Amino acid sequence: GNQWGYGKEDGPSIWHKNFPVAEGDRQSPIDIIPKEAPRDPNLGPIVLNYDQCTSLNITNNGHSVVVEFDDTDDRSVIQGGPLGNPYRLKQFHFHWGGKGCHGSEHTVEGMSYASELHLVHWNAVKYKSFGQAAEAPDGLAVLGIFLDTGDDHRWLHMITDALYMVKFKASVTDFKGFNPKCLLPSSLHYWTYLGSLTTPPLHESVIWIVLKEPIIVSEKQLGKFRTLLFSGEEEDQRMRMENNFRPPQPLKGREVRSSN
Ligand SMILES: COc1cccc(N2C=Cc3cc(S(N)(=O)=O)sc3S2(=O)=O)c1
Ligand SMILES: [Zn+2]
Repeated sequence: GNQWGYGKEDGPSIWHKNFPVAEGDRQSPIDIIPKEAPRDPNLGPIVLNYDQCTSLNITNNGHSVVVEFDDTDDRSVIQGGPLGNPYRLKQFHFHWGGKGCHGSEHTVEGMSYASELHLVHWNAVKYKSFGQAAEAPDGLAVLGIFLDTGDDHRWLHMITDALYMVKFKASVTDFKGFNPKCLLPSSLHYWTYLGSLTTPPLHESVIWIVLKEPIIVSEKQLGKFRTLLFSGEEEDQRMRMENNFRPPQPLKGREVRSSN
């Protein structure tokens, strides 16, 4: 497919050449301005049922590190909040910066966090496949969680300890029994708005739910993400995987709402 990346030659500022929707009306990420995101009393709490979740593997797809789930039934779903149906967990992945520079995708009043975790879910009630849902305006629900730096996160080591196995693009290894509930902050208060995938194909198919409270991870844990490579084992150019984030996109009149 179309080669894209985060460098000068293939990065976010030129994605529109192969993916014209990059200049669309509901692109993500965005800069969230809390005082311009009114509380909506109709927005109930989001409910996460991850207890029966079945992680399958962890892979380096050349853009991020991804943990994939068995989505053949409704074992792990997100529902409530702005969602009209339960959405099935498909995968989660991260975006991060370089040493000492921040790498979240959404920003809050211009402030970016060190990293951002995305839990990707799809509307299996309305659509027959993930691929079909990924192209529908209400097909996906992505839960965004900010990562800030501080003490070690007590469970993140389960992921960072596996990263050496997926150093190169297209590497994959078993990763069973991981429950992403351990990566949630204490509060599920959120902002929500209609947006898109933040990487090509940039489909405008995402109901975004961004948690207000970050989780805390250590610089050391984040540093392990930077030992991953964008490049494959056979490529001679070794390119460290870092700064794999898209900058905020124009709001174009969209409303951002806040949970109670
Ligand atoms: C046919 O559509 C497909 C098929 C297979 C995978 C994808 N995806 C590509 C990018 C992408 C970016 C996401 S982010 N950073 O906004 O959370 S989530 C996501 S994806 O849906 O996994 C789309
Ligand atoms: Zn993402």
